[in-house]
Amino acid sequence: MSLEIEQLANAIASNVAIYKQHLSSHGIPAPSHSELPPEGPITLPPNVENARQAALEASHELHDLLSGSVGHIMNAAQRSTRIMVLHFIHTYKIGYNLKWGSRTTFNDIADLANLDVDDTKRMLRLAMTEHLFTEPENGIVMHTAASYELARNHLLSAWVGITTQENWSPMLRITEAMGKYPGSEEPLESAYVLAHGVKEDAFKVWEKDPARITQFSNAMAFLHAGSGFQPAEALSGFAQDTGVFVDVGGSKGHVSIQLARTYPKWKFIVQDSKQTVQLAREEIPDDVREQVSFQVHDFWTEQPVKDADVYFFKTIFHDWSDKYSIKLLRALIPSLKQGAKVIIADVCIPPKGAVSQYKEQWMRGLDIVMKCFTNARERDYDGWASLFEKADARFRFLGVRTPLGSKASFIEAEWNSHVGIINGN
Ligand SMILES: C[S@@+](CC[C@H](N)C(=O)[O-])C[C@H]1O[C@@H](n2cnc3c(N)ncnc32)[C@H](O)[C@@H]1O
Repeated sequence: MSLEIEQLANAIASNVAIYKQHLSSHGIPAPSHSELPPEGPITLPPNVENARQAALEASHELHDLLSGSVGHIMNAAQRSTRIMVLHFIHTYKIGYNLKWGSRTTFNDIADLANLDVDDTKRMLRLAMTEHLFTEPENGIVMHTAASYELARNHLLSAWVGITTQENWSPMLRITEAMGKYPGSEEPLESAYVLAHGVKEDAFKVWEKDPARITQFSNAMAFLHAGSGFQPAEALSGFAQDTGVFVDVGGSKGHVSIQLARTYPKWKFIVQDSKQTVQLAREEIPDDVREQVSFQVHDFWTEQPVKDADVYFFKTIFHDWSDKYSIKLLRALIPSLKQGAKVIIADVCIPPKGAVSQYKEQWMRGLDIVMKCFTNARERDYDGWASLFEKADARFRFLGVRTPLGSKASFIEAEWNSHVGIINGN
């Protein structure tokens, strides 16, 4: 066992050295809680990114081993305090107006948020143990890199809002929901519905609440930006330089907008609900106005764009169980021309043991978050193949490709309207 922890420690040291060497040789400051964080993500060459990931994985494993079995369980149970402080900071927008390097006090923070000063101090001193805010002198509060990032980055803040306000309380009800509705595929039997006491799925609830739909679409834009997902890859297999691309449930069009810049002769139609389309039309950048249009469409109903080359769904199917995902695919059928492609961008869970537990934890977490949300799921290769097979024999499953560095895979199928004729049925 001690050899094991020594090996982990050595792996951390050697991989951190590779990472640090890259930063120093490119004049990039080493990560720090007390330095102003860079505006955008730092792009690392693959070998350096692999070293960073290896160090993270080894330090995660080392931490768990050093904690011991009892300590490990106690740490896990204690982890909910992290989400609690984020909920508090996000709800009261603590520090959102505090500039980098400026000082404030617990009193001022409490006054601004109409909170009790002792409650505020206790919660923020807990947050400080997570490197959110610092107290350089007794009673004085300043930003750390992380608390400042949350304050300045409204897309990150929206994602924290979704996590803490929408997804957290269902996590407390999922055990109950699984007991009450075993194996359910129904959104209205989800932990989300139990926790929020609603009578419709979350999308319908948010659609009637502008603040929540704005928060959700911003959170989607945040996840998109940080996922390593390269929209250009969606069309990389196409020889043709022109075509029609329908981005179903495409939110404010962040994928289509980027694609339009790479493929200037393609047309992009982004479909979503009324509120989201309204927001999208207000924000569309001038340079792609001619190429990217928005359309209100309920994806449970027949697809209105006929004969497109691609029907694209990014993180749509993981919102729905198989029963509803099959319905989504079937709604396309009346509009599909021979050879039309269905391209899904979503997680494809690798076989057990194919990736580190650290990476697997992220995907498994997402899988259960989706279960909490609408009784939906993340899928593995076979799960994706069988979805197309069950929807209609004329969908020819083409497989899954995962671009380097991307959390999402491309899951593709082609429409072959001749299948029934060839088989004589
Ligand atoms: C998880 S988000 C994915 C957004 C975007 N494709 C992305 O990856 O960032 C799901 C999207 O589906 C949209 N949506 C939900 N129900 C819908 C419906 N019945 N018809 C059309 N869009 C819907 C939501 O508004 C939201 O934009």
